[in-house]
Amino acid sequence: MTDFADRTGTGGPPVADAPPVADALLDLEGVTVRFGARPALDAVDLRVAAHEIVCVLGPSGSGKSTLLRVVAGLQTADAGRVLLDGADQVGVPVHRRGVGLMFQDHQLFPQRDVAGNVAFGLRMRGAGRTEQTLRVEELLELVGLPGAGRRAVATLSGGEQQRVALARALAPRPKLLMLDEPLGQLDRSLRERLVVELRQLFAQLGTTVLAVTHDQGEAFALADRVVVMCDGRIAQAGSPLDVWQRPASEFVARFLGFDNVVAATVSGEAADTVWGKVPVPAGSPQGAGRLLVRPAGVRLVPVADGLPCTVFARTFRGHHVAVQLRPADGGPRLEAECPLRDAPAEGADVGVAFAADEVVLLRE
Ligand SMILES: Nc1ncnc2c1ncn2[C@@H]1O[C@H](COP(=O)(O)OP(=O)(O)OP(=O)(O)O)[C@@H](O)[C@H]1O
Repeated sequence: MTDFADRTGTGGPPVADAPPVADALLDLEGVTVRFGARPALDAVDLRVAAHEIVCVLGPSGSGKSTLLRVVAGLQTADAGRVLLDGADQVGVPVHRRGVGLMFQDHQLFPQRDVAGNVAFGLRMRGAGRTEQTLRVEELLELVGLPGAGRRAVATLSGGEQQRVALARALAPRPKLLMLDEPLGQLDRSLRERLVVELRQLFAQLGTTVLAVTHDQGEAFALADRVVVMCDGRIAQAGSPLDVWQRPASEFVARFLGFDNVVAATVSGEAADTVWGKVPVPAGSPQGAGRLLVRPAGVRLVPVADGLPCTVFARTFRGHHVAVQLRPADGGPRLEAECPLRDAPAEGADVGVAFAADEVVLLRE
């Protein structure tokens, strides 16, 4: 019997690997970083095009920060190469790489005012006073803090400090801006607002961005391309839509919060599973493997017409209800996405039918 793993790219639903990036501004070739025996980065290849916004996602310890650090020159690679604008960065110190860095705790200088903070990189580069003053004004305008130059950092709100940190990172016109959990400490509504502003700002400036976040919502809202990391390797890279619609592996699916995953044997346009027959998209790879049904594809029907299940929990998610289902005959639990007014009560017995267009065959 053939595994899905052997058949990806042979006519089944496309697996969302990123297309090759032309004109890379940043190019990582087989970059490995080891701390002791275990690699924090394991032969990572990644290209970022000029003006592209790439967000790196992944669980804690998957290597996201190490990736940024190795590009910035704060960490030496044990193997592989980092190229910026085609130039190998081996031996190039941090301040000569032309990259801007903004970290989670923004690390503003508390003894300097806002202007003093924003001008920091310019001073280091030896810019004259007039240039500094003009650039600081321009940047504060850009990040929505016009005229705030003389304010003390301690008097700023978290969101305002974030904007100052951003202005400081952008001031020397870095060819690559790197953000590590840029909005990490802010509350959700402010983050949602700022992420939209950031995307607009980067588009306006044509900034190339490599950002790290553990927040999927943030990554999907900000990025042109997302990169999901697992144990120092890239598990999947692609457009937010591609990754969301077609997680390539069980790891990525579960990381994105999709838990309707089951062992399956595909034959024609249906798969045998412990949930019974599940329809699969035309052209799916045949044989044994793992299968995901996204919650939108778990349809509730009369008990007699589908897989008998009991509702054991419901979670309100704004525009829909996530209904947790326990199949009567065993097998993994299922989550269904239901419109608010159609959601069955806890304890209700329902039937489940599956929609082929929400079924994804996973690489193992
Ligand atoms: N200086 C170091 N010395 C030893 N091990 C390290 C060092 N820095 C990172 N590591 C290890 O390398 C691995 C990757 O760490 P890294 O900080 O890159 O992960 P991360 O994905 O950014 O995690 P988080 O989301 O928690 O910040 C982890 O196992 C971590 O413990």
